[in-house]
Amino acid sequence: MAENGEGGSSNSNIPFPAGGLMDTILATTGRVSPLTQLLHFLYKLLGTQFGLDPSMMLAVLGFIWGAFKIGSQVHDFLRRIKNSQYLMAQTVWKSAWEEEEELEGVLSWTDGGEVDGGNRVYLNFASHAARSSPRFVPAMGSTSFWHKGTYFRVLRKKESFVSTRSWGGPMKDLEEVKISCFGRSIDPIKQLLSDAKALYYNDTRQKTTIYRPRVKEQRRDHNMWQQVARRPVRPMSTVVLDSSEKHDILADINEYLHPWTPRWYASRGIPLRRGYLFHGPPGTGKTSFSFALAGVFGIDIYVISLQDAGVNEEDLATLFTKLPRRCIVLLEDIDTAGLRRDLSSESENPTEGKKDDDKDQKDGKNKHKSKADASDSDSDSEVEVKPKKRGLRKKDTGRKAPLALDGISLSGLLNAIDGVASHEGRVLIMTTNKPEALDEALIRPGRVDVQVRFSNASSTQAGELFHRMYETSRQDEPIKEANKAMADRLNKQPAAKYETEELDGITAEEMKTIAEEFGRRIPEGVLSPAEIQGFLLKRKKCPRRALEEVSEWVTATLRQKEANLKVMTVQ
Ligand SMILES: Nc1ncnc2c1ncn2[C@@H]1O[C@H](COP(=O)(O)OP(=O)(O)OP(=O)(O)O)[C@@H](O)[C@H]1O
Repeated sequence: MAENGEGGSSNSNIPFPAGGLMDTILATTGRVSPLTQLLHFLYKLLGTQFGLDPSMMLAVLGFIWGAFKIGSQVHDFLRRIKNSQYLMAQTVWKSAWEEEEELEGVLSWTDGGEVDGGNRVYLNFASHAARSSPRFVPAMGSTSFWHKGTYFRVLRKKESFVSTRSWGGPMKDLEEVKISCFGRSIDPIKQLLSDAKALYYNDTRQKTTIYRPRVKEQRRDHNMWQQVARRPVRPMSTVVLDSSEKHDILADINEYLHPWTPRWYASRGIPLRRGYLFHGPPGTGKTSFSFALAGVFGIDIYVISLQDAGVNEEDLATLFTKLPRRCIVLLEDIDTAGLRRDLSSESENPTEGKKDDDKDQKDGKNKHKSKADASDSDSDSEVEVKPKKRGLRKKDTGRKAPLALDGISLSGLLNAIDGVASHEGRVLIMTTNKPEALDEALIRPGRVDVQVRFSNASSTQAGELFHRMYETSRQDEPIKEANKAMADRLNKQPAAKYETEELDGITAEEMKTIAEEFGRRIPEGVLSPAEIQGFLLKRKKCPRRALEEVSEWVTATLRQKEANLKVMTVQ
């Protein structure tokens, strides 16, 4: 009787026993779902009316679908390989420190139109760029490459958009890079990124990266700073400074940068900041020491000059918020002469700044400002600006549109340094040639914790500078050798003036003695290390000649200083 039931009668009409299981499934599920009932009906129709095996058909359809999928993937793969041939070739402008490795093959020489009767040769860089090997970078669009056995696809996209903050403002570019690879795991991509990072840091480990504020038109919220250079680390030993002072500063910064320090500060409610003031005459090593510190601690350096026309108060505050966790911020030439006085928003005449001074006097931060400004007595005006660098701009008050000076006020600077916006953990170094012109508010403890005085060279320091100059030159003999070899090949003389004078004719002991004697001939604390370095650089391969000529140079330089002359008679 069962055969006469619903399921049984249907089964007897299907000529393909292979469909039994399918039939049972469809019949069972069909009771609950109308869709499956429809499928069941079609299934039976195909079998009974057209004599086709539905299971076979499913298998064939599945096969066609699979073949199509594989075909499209192979096509995609081949297209990527084809695309990966599209590269962008760039002539790379390398920094002075980067090009050294490949110089050998690309140097060319000239006799300078036979300046010396064609006897000497000079470097010529006219075809330097053309000869140096280009760098290939992925073109915009999609490119592919293999890395450690995995095939990666990179999609580079650049979009230009108008800045929403300033309607009608300049177009900005946003670049997007998408990296993909075959498979479900993202591990190969992680590995690729970590390899790229390792390579990058391997390259930068011995270098100090210098950032400056990006030019206004190219700034974006997340991109206020621009990398301007990556220099080889300046060894601390090359900065001549009292060694105990050097070590005190190093120890102080070391403690401040220690991972435990934030907790110590936090538990005492002290903001995690450390400020240094480097003051002293020009050319005494304030900047050099800051760079050497960045090298010692392996951190980047962010340089801001208050004289920079492209940085206003608002920018300054934002720049401070965009600093990394650990870095050195170098605020150059911080003397108050570079700061403007605040103007009343109602003032239409910049010379009416007096009103604001009164207001500023009430502000604790600014109470010493007028004193500091007064120290710069050159200007009668109440308003301090660097006219060439900073101009007048209209304030967006809408109503009267009064004029305000586009500069940085002392309070603006203080807000940036210790406002909420200020990034905690950075080392702030301010430098100045005129510490006496500084506002007390700017250098009070908490903003400036350590003051370091840089002085003109002592005799001992002059001796050290001398020794360092020539000892290092001796280690640089390969450069001289390469120069000589090239000139020999061309059967000419190298152009360097005193190339023939041999440094290796002087023993280490003798060099020390000459250096000490040189130091004795330099008067105490009168000449800056930069001046002495300049003198030595002109005799950089002839220590004996430097010793012979130093007394005459010192006399001439002192005379020139006394007469306040800018032109040197003896160099
Ligand atoms: N103490 C020093 N030790 C070694 N080199 C020095 C020292 N002081 C100056 N120099 C050399 O003199 C040049 C100028 O130095 P630097 O820029 O550091 O001086 P500065 O004090 O920052 O000057 P400024 O106040 O004009 O900015 C550099 O090339 C540097 O190598």
